[in-house]
Amino acid sequence: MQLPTGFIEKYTRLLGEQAPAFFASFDAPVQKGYRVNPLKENNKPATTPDDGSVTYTEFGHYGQVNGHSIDHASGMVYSQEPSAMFVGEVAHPHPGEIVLDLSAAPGGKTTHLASFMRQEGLLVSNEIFKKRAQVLTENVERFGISNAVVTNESPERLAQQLPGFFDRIVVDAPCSGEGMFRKDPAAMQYWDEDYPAKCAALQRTILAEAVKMLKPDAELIYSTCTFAPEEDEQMIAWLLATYPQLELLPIEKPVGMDDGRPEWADGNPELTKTARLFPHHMNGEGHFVAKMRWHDETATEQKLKPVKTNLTKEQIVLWQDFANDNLLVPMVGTLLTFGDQLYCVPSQMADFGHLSIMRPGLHLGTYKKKRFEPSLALGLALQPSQVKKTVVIDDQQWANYVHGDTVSLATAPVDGNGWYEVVINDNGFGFAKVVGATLKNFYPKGLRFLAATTQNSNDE
Ligand SMILES: C[S@@+](CC[C@H](N)C(=O)[O-])C[C@H]1O[C@@H](n2cnc3c(N)ncnc32)[C@H](O)[C@@H]1O
Repeated sequence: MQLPTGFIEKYTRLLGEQAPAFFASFDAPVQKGYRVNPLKENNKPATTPDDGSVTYTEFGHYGQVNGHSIDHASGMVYSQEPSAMFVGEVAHPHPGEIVLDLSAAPGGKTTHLASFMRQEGLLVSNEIFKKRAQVLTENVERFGISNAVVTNESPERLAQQLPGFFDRIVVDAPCSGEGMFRKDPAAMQYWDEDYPAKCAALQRTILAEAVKMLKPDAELIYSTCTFAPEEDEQMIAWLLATYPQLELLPIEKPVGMDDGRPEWADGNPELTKTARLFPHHMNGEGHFVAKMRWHDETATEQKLKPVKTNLTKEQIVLWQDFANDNLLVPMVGTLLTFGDQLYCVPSQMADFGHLSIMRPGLHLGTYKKKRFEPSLALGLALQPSQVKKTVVIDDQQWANYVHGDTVSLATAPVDGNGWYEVVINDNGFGFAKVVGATLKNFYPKGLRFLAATTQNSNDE
């Protein structure tokens, strides 16, 4: 790979005798990986190859995900390059916490954080760019996360609305992306000698907002996918100098992972507590991670207004009828409609105020005149053991279903006509209506695709 000359000069100077191995790693094959989804009743992939476990997170595997496979479409796996998995592992939230993923799209860290939270507590996943926030929402839905709110905000506006609100904040910062050069050589076109300093200036503005949202004793996790000291050790040195309330916490590092380099910043030996993942030392593209605690004795925990339900009596009855007929578990949270869409907002969420919300919580469904129609998201979040009626489909029927076709069942289900959770490989795949021995298609039009096994596929 033809690396920029300035990049070669810089890392020759910084890495010394390690530099040739570092540069050689850019010509090695890209290391693909994925995490399995512990929120799903079955998290044993059917077709995704397992080329070994990523030892530093219980969910991580090497191997390539097929975007049109059942494993992927049912949210059982999430494609993520292995070194990025260390960020979620360091963050490691506990069930019940209030967590913010401040720059979350497309959702790698968010889905990992949700894996640890086990649907308990609140995860606010924010993305500043709308199109990316839409992709984030789709990934949150496919992963079956019920306790996430997706916002489309600037860090500044979020900090105005939710000061002192979070137990844990992850800032996976926009960066110069030097760790992406191997995976995406086009990323090199943005790079010049000044680019890391420009990115660092943006990162400082984001972090200055992030700290406003920390509760006393909360943790801040900062990460980048770049090797640039300006955005890594120097950013942590700046944080520690600017905010004496921040304590840098040690990160336990598996074999092959490097300590941060104090000599690349202000020489503070504390910086060895941060972690560097280099592609010539580990299987992965490269990352930097730091973890800090916010000690602010003067701060008092903010009490923010809760979200209030706004359903009409008729809407409550329609939802309850559906829930009584179909669900074996209660939906915990505040029921809220946006237009004719019904959501279950996680209980700990504060009033949305003027925030731009992409997903107020778990999408339960749509009110259509005097009917309620359950959503794909609900059927992806609920496990087959949590619903009363399921219809199990095979691989070919699934291929027809995601293509948008009506599916013929071998026999009519004994529970008769009505809503059923569609089940493939022991996981929920939305809800659909059964009429006789026919499964009507409720897979959203915008998501439909041609799977490899579709009968009318031209591929032989
Ligand atoms: C490294 S990516 C995040 C990757 C994501 N955490 C994941 O694991 O899938 C950085 C994100 O920061 C967003 N971003 C760009 N400018 C920003 C800003 N000024 N404030 C907050 N986020 C920003 C980008 O759109 C991008 O989605």
